[in-house]
Amino acid sequence: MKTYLTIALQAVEQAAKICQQVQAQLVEEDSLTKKDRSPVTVADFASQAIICKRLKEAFPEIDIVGEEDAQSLRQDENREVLNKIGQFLPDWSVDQILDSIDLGNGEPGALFWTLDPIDGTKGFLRKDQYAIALALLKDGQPVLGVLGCPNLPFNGQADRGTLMYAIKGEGAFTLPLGGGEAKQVHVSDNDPEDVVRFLESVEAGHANHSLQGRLMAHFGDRAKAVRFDSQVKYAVLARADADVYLRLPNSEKPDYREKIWDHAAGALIVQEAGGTVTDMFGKPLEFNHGKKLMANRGLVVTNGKLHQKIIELLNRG
Ligand SMILES: Nc1ncnc2c1ncn2[C@@H]1O[C@H](COP(=O)(O)OS(=O)(=O)O)[C@@H](OP(=O)(O)O)[C@H]1O
Ligand SMILES: [Mg+2]
Repeated sequence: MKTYLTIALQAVEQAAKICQQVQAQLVEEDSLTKKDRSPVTVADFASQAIICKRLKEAFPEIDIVGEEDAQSLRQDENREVLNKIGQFLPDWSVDQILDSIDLGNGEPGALFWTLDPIDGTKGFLRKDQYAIALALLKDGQPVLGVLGCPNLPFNGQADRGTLMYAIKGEGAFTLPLGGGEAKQVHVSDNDPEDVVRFLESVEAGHANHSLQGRLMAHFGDRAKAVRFDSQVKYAVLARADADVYLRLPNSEKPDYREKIWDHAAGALIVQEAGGTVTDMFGKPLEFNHGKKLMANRGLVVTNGKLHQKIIELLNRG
């Protein structure tokens, strides 16, 4: 598993660097007001290309299930986007870029990678939180997870991003993006009688803020809520900076099912840090139903001590 980890960390680090460069150069005020999504598109594709190329060089036999594919980029009208990607991957040919992105067109099987090249696209555009999320799944369970969080300060140092990783059965660890010593992380020790720090999505459409607010109200003044984009929420909880992450289904999108790449890495990291991850009914996540968590609805992620209480509050009828 150590070889998988080394390559996965290198790949995510490399992708994070490119994402930072794209964010610094392309996400300008005018593109934001024009609602131009091209910066995030450029970074998304470049990130997937880099990670897929690295993984396939090292592990040619393992499929990669990535969020993106190059189909739209192959059309002439998107030539400009492709050229922009090329600016950030200067030694790559156009075909190399397209083919590397499409290495992520694999299918879930007994052993496969799943990749979200930029999770939290809205956060990326706001120059706020986003994550590069990579997980290895074996027999329907994440066994290795890496989260690159370029805008999440490491140890309070605003100029350093955060990397987190976990191997099943071996704990969860953090180190600064760009290198440094890895330190084990543990979830908080807070119980239902303490202050409870809740995490939820920034985007109202990705969760049910009103239901989550009602649940938090049960804890009165002891409830503190923070909104973060992306799987950064899992990283924050794993390092004990929060106690509960709620992701209840949005009532306007009752048929939405969570994507595996949005949760595999983060869920393993929280579990290995001592926390608990289930759906809103207390059922463990099942990663063996293709690209979506078809057997689960909503998510409840806690430090463990708060889990039963939250599930009870949600399901008391
Ligand atoms: N309806 C609905 N319900 C739940 N989740 C959804 C929904 N729609 C989208 N998505 C996925 O949410 C991913 C973004 O993560 P977050 O919601 O945690 O962050 S944020 O609210 O966007 O800030 C986002 O991932 P990215 O597309 O990689 O950013 C989506 O896969
Ligand atoms: Mg995502």
